[in-house]
Amino acid sequence: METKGSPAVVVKKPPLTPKAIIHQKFGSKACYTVEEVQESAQNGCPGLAIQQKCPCLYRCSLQLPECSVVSGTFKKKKDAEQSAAEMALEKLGICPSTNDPSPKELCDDIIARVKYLFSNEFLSSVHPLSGHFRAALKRDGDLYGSIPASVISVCDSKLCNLCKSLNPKVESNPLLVISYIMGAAARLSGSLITSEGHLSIRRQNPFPREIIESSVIEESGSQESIWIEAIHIPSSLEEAVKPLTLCVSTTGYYLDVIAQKLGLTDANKVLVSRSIGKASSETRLYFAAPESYRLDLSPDLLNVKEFHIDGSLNARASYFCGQDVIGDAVLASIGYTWKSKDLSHEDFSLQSYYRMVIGKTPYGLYKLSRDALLASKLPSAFTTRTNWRGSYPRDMLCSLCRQHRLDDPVFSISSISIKASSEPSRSHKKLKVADSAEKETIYANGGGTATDDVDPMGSGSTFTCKLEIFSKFRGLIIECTPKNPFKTKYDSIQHASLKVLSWINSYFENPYMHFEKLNRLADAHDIRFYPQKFLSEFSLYQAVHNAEHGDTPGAQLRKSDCTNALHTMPGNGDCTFNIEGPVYDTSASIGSLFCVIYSVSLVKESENMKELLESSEEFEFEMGTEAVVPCLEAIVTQMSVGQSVCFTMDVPPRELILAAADDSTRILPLLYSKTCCLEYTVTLLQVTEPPEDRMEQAFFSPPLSKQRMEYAVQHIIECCATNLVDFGCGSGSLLDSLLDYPTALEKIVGVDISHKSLSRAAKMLHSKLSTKSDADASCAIIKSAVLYDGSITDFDSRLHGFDIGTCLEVIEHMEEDQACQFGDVVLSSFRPRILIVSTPNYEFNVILQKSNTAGQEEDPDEKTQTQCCKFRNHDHKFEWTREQFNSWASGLAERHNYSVEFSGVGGSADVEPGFASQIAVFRRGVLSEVDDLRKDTGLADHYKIIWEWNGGQ
Ligand SMILES: C[S@@+](CC[C@H](N)C(=O)[O-])C[C@H]1O[C@@H](n2cnc3c(N)ncnc32)[C@H](O)[C@@H]1O
Ligand SMILES: [Mg+2]
Repeated sequence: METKGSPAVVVKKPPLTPKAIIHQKFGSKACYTVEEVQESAQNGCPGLAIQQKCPCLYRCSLQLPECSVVSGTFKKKKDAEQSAAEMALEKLGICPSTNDPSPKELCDDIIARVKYLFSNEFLSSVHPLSGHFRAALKRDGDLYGSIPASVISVCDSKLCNLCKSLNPKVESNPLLVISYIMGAAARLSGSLITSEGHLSIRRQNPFPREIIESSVIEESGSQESIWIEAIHIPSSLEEAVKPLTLCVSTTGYYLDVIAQKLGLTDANKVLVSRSIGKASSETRLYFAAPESYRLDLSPDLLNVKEFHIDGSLNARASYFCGQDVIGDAVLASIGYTWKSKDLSHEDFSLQSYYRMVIGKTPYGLYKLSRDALLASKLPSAFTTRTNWRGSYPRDMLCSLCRQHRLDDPVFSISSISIKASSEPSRSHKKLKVADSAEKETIYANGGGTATDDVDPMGSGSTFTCKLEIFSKFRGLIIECTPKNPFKTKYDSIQHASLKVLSWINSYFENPYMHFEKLNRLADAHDIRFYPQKFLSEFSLYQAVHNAEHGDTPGAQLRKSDCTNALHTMPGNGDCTFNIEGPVYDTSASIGSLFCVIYSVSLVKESENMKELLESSEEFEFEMGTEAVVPCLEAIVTQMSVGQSVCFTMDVPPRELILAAADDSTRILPLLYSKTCCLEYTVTLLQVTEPPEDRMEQAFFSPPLSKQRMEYAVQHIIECCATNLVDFGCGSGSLLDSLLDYPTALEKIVGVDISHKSLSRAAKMLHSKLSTKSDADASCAIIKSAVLYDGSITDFDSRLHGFDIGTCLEVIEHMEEDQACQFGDVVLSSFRPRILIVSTPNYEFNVILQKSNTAGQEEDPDEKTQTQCCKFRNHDHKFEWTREQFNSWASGLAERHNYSVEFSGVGGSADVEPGFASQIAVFRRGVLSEVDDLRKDTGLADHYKIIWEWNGGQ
């Protein structure tokens, strides 16, 4: 059944890339050289006088025996390489689509490959398979020199790919390759022997002695056996997964040892799965080929039939490798590699097994990336790149798809130009979608990275991201189309990824959830899915889940469980912490980063047993995103830095504990007892307040910055200003917003010392002014816009006598004496008719940082609470109280013949502690002679024009 009648999308197998075709044709004879190229930046902002750092570009030259080509320049190395390969194909007249070999040619290639693998030449090569050939020479009797076909099928990717081209079903049934190999060997009956009833092949004539001697590796001297930890996964879900030890002697073949653990006499009846985990991993599942396993040993490869192995499916093992595993299985990390002739091996512990189990779920991926039982299963919100801890949602989603053998997710980004409606009132401004949205598709690793955003400057565009997940065979299975727009591509991708992860997570947490509920949740996450396809991709998890949870029903975290169990830490004099009932008001610290030391133990109080599971010296999380176990957010907001607390919680799903525990043998008996719980000991180390803008956004609606801008607009309209200078304009957010209001402004100017901010301002203004239509009567008709690089403590006569000057949230970024200097220069020399200056009201910090002040060390001296507050931003050199600001502004006004009025935004003048942003509005007194003298003398032009716009000319 498909949801909402949407047609299934059939995914066509992607054609070979140009590089892959070149590789097929020329192999190692194709030589790619990639060089970095610096090109002059195309910043889309004509006239910008600031040197732009441009991203590094790459050019690739490709050398082939018959020709050589050089690509154009690309942002990514791989694109340059593909382009060079494409140019070479064109030059050589090779048309990719007609390049497919015929089935007959493929059969011949398969036979030739098998022949080569059994050649003298191959024996001495370093190849994951040649080690098996050398080891097989240590086998006794009939087994001497005999190679299990399943080993060939998994160790030689070239052969695998040939079989895949001949029959795409190999992808879903990798063991089918064995039939092709056995068939090819049968065709080579003059030189190879295939043994009846066994899935093995050996040479008719043994390898010549000198070849054997030259191929063997120098034994390291020690004849000791290797002991390797592995895992036994019984087919029956009733039986527990257990560790086992493989003892491989230096004179034996490791696969024979595994065979014995599976109750077989030798490795020729063992089937081997594809590798699990990382591409380079040698972790595989080994299981017995069922007795019923009958191969069609037809030497006619074109007629090899698909076979099915009957027997009881090992759900857990099949879930890991994504192919049918029958009967008991051994999971081990052992094999030969491309790197050396030695056998490579690694212990595979029960902990590794459980890390693999949870690593296939969104909550597990997140937990593993944070390596902490304290981390939540998956945060509910992605706020900012700087505050997110652990793997990013997009990376987790890509990893999840790979784990489940799905295609990488496809992200389609739409950029939308947005402008606010033009009344300067405080009413809600509706987002208006201007003309058609631009679209772009990004494949999993192909963009939207932190540095790849198209519009980090805020040129007025926002982005939405559609996310699609395709299965390798079944087409589209999940589609997520969040409506809310984001400022950057990156954010839109991370948000969409987190939505999909959260939804899949709800399935993983409750795979028996009623379909209706899963569907409702999908709706809530802006997701459409294809239930049958989805379930066929993920349903094996039900069995694994069942096996792990069967005897701990409801072993999930419940909010109510933890607050009741909260108690003070015994024997810790410092800790007088207590909570009466659940308190979940964390809003005061939303966006803050909390850093804690913690340890988690598994305890059984009745028997005084306690096993430490994990501990960490430093663990950081963002408040308000549910990034940690539910009650911790509530608890830490009520703690002071340096305080400790101890609380207990129900045991989470067993696999999480086993994935965390180094030594499962000690904790297993505890874990199976119903009365144990998790005990957390947490010490609060540090609290870092959220950045100023986020704090303002969280507290004020509309955000304070917007309120400041609207305050300025009101004055601009009231005084009918035709020109404006914004002192310390930053990235031009005020200048940008002004353009959307019906003011009389004709000329706007910005001054700043930050080149980075000025570049952003230039790009944003350029894009906005060049697309603005004069016919739009609701907006200002700007004739001139200029950006200057200069310090506002210096005078520039070109900016003398403007109608209005603004200086919003700038002075506190200068040293106090400079702020005073600015005050004098602006009122004595620039002399705007009106000057608006805003700066934070320090007294208001106590409200913004309400919870965080508790996080600071209490000073028993008679310091007031206000004095304990930190500045709102680490870049602030000072923050003034109302009294300090009034005194500065009144003195200034008096000295320079201005009047001054005080006001503000955020909060109220009449309610303590006043406005959040305090504002002084200076008005010039009667013009004096000095004013005329200052006018455009050109003698004091300290500023450099960075960018200029004159009515589009
Ligand atoms: C917090 S930002 C405010 C930007 C802008 N006014 C706004 O409200 O969005 C402070 C700005 O002041 C600028 N600034 C600091 N000292 C300055 C100086 N002496 N001259 C010019 N700009 C300065 C900084 O470069 C920065 O862009
Ligand atoms: Mg500031």
